[in-house]
Amino acid sequence: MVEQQAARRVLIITAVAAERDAVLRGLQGSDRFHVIAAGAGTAAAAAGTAAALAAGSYGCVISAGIGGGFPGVAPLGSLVVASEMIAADLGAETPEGFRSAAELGFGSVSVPADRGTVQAVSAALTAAGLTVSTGTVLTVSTATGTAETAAALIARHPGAVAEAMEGHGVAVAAEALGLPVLELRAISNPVGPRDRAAWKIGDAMEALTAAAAILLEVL
Ligand SMILES: O=C(O)c1cccc(C(=O)CC[C@H]2O[C@@H](n3cnc4c(=O)[nH]cnc43)[C@H](O)[C@@H]2O)c1
Repeated sequence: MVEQQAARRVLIITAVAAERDAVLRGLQGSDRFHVIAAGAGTAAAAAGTAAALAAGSYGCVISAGIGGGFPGVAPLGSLVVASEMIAADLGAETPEGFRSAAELGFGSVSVPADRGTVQAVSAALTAAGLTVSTGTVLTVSTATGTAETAAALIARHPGAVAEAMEGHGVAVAAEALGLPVLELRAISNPVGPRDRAAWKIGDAMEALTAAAAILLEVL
């Protein structure tokens, strides 16, 4: 019975408090969900996830927050559910161009999301009338700020729909314990030339709240 309850508990990791609060608004006080703002970047995300998993029992882990959407794939205000989380800038520059840590023989840079949960969450979000894309979400240490970098990323990862800064870190920590992991992003800005004034953070936060309300029903 205790194990059954633990299996239904969901850990959600965001970067900043505003994202955590947007998720909490959608969850309407449910005590099955534990939402933590662990900080920006993969190190903070992985450490925060590992600490939470050491302190409690969960059946599923989600990296959630706002993110950049690749133009033509994930529009502003829409949602993205990752099929895999890739550490897109973990590697080395070489005279022949960027080589990933995997290509250099240092292990995988990708963690797959739990396929069944991705399908169930994507279907439920779509059924609720929300705009959803499913595909690879890239984890980067430096947010893309030029068209050249965006083009290079999409050339290396043709299935990419969005980028953010934490998903791979959360996923590595969850994978270490064999737990299913997801990444959910609400799109605040396009991946490309930086124009901070044009970011639609309010719209993205509203989409994140709407998505969290659906998680409550589907997980
Ligand atoms: O300025 C604000 O009001 C504000 C409110 C909430 C969140 C923020 C953030 O800057 C969150 C940082 C978080 O956002 C992700 N993110 C969003 N867009 C991108 C992107 O184009 N490339 C990479 N990361 C992006 C990322 O996960 C950051 O941790 C500001």
